[in-house]
Amino acid sequence: MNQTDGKRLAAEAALKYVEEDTIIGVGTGSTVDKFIDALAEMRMKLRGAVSSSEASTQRLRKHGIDVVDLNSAGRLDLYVDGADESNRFLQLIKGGGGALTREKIVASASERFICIADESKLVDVLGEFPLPIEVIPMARSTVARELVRIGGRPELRQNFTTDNGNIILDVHGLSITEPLKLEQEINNIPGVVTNGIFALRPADLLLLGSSSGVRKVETE
Ligand SMILES: O=C[C@H](O)[C@H](O)[C@H](O)COP(=O)(O)O
Repeated sequence: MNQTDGKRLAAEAALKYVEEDTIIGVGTGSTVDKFIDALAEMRMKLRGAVSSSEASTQRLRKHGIDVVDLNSAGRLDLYVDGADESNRFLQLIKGGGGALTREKIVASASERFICIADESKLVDVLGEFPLPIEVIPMARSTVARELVRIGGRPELRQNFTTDNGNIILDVHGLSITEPLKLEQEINNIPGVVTNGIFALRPADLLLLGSSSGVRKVETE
C-alpha cells in the first residue's frame, strides 16, 4: 500500500463521524480532497460546509456541497483536516499547502477536530517537516531574522501567495520539543499571521491509514 491509499482509507473512515443535518468544517490538502470526494455521497443530508481554503471551496462546490461563511455558521460540531506531521499528543504541523491560518480559525471554531493522514505523518518529535509560517509581506526580513535567532533556517516559499494575500516562510532545522511554547512564541513576532504548529488547539482524534487498515490515535 502506498501513501495515497493510506490517505484515502483515513479520509473514508472519517465519514462515519459526520452527522446528518450539520455544517461541517473542512480542511485543505490531498487527504482532505479524498474526504470531500467521499463526502459527496451524503451531500443531500448535510446543511453545508465551512471551508478553509479557496481550493477546498471549489472542490466542495463541484460536488454540489453548499459552502457556508463561518460568520453565519456559528460553532461547528466537527472539523476534518489533514496534517504534515502529528506527535502522539495530536499536536500537529500544518500548512504544507499554505492554508494554515484559515485552518486554524476553523479548527478553533469546532468542538471536535478529526485529523486524517497516512501513517507516515506520525512522528516522535515535530519539526522534520519545515514549519510553515504565514507572514505579512512587509515583515518578511524582520520575521526571518527572529526565526534565525530561535534556531531556525527560514526559506521563502517561492511563487506562492496565501488565500489571504501573504507570504509563507518555511522554517527548517527546528526540533520542536515544546510545541505549545513555540507556537505562542512565534505568533508573538510582529508580522506573523500565524504559524503551522497546532498545539493550542490540537486534534482530538487522529485516523491513520495504513496497509493494516485505519488506526485510531486519541489524546492521552
Ligand atoms: O495547508 C495545508 C494543510 O495544512 C494540509 O492539511 C497539510 O499540508 C497536509 O496535506 P496533505 O493531506 O496533502 O498531506
